[in-house]
Amino acid sequence: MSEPVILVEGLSKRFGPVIAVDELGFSAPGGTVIGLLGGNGAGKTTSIAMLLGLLIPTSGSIRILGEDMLKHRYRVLARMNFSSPYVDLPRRLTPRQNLRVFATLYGVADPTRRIAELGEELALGEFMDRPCGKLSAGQKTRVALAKALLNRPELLLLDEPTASLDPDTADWVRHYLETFRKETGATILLASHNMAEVERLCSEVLMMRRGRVVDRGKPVDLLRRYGRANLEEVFLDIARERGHGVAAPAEEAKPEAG
Ligand SMILES: Nc1ncnc2c1ncn2[C@@H]1O[C@H](COP(=O)(O)OP(=O)(O)OP(=O)(O)O)[C@@H](O)[C@H]1O
Repeated sequence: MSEPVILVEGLSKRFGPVIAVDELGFSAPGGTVIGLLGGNGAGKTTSIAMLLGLLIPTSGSIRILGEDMLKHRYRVLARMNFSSPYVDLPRRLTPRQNLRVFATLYGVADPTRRIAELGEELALGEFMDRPCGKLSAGQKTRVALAKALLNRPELLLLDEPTASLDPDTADWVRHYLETFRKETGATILLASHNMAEVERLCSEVLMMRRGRVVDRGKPVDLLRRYGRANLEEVFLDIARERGHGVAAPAEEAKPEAG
């Protein structure tokens, strides 16, 4: 069997006394969508930053697309990409100019055509030539997504991809991501606070609390195990430490239907 696209083992990050990520381990086979869920400060963004090589782990290993990220990240960076609402694109440049700069950095063939393609697919037309600093939060999110797709990445790391989007646009972006994954076979790691989004897109979910993975599984299995109707309720059970980890309190109280 081929190596998973992401293979993380014993990954930890300390900031002084704070253990932001504590012994994280998971693998993502090609073409899957892995969801990273957790409350504020659970360690999601820190995990993504380590996967991108932006933060050096305190300990642990990360293999991406078969390469050791701590030793050879430049071999794979061109095959991956990310978007995050916490990373602003240069404010004075327009989306078109920003996308051109990143297309050059990623060595995209025929950048004019690729930018026009993404501009159309993500409906950026109206603000393509307005400085990024003047865009609304939702418009910036769409430009960030276009940047993330420029190089047709095999691995896409998305930190809150639908933050600040209105429900209609968010739904449209989810559909777009689903189509992108199906068409390209890309692997996606998604950190989100939106449970419906995670339930819809993810093949596996890692529930994080205070840097640790406290439960994991397919959305449908988590729902069954916690005896809940949706992931939001599972998340609240975990966040409030009701039956976290391997225990399945709701299942004991409420026998499985059918
Ligand atoms: N540079 C830093 N220095 C000190 N502590 C940090 C630093 N970066 C993150 N932390 C701490 O590490 C923990 C994990 O933060 P992180 O941003 O990864 O959480 P998160 O799950 O992405 O949260 P949110 O959902 O609020 O974005 C938090 O307690 C945070 O305060």
